[in-house]
Amino acid sequence: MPADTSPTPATGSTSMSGSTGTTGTATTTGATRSVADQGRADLQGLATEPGVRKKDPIVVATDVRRTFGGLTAVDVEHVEIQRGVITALIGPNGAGKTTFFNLLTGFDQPDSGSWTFNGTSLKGKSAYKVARLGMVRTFQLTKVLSKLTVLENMRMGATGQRGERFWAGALPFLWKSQEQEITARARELLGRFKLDAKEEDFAGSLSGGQRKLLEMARALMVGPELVMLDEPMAGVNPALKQSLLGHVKSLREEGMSVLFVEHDMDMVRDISDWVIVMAQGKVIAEGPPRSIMTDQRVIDAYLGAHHDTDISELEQVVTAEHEQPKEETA
Ligand SMILES: Nc1ncnc2c1ncn2[C@@H]1O[C@H](COP(=O)(O)OP(=O)(O)OP(=O)(O)O)[C@@H](O)[C@H]1O
Repeated sequence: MPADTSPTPATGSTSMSGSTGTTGTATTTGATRSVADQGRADLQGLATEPGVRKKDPIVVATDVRRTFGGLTAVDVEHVEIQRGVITALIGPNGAGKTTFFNLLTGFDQPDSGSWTFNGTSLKGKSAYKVARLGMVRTFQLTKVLSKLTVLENMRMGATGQRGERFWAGALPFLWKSQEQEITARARELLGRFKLDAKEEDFAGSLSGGQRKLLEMARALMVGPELVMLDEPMAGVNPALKQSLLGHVKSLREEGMSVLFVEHDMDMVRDISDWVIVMAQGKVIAEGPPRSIMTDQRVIDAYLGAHHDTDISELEQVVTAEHEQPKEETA
């Protein structure tokens, strides 16, 4: 990844004392270690228990509950997301993963509970404010605006625009320079995601996979510290999957933290440093991908009553449950 195409650097890390900020590096005693390497090191030797405390969490949630009528969709006692790494959030259908995403990012409010981002409480904060703080998300079904061009969609991703403010509106030179900055940044990101040739196309004309790329690119417009991806692989053809995987990994290498919901176990195994498993609204297990795949609690959650089923069948069950019917070409 050329340095000049990097997104606005992640900042504000409590572990990045002496950080350059621009290269995702953290200076430790005498040596420079990438934020990703530090994050991975922080995960070493952790107990694989639900709610295990992380050395440097970017998100901490406690007693977060959300009910819909009589149904408890989310009932998370405690969970921490480690900074600098890629964390997968998995679980059977209806486990509460998307609802939990919505709660963390201000798209929904819980009945009770507290949660912080970089130590700041997000309680009552709108999705817009959460994004401005550096925590952005994408959606299971992309929310690109079909009737706007690709470039316009990107520009919509920028927040805190001076032109939005009353006082700045009266001073065109201020917002014009910012407009130019935003457009330049949008083009830089479109180039990185290989969508630059399509900047004038309507977003509605893009394939499912390209929309996923556009949504990820748009999320980077705010220079986030934590990127949350809801089923990034859903509806993406195999060729584009590789490209998406590469992009997600590069976010980590640039110092960002990533949390993603996914049913594609290949992706979970390939790129995640840590896996959190939800079932019936609760976190039931956590751990590195290899060990989580053979964790009896996880197998039980996926297989329900069929406790006698062979462990090796877990992936088949997960895959069969979430076969993607809507594959399309890029
Ligand atoms: N707005 C809502 N109104 C009523 N029930 C809801 C609402 N949103 C979610 N639920 C219910 O909450 C539970 C958790 O749903 P959620 O979509 O969070 O699960 P999930 O783990 O993301 O599932 P999937 O993997 O299928 O996307 C489900 O039983 C769902 O039907």
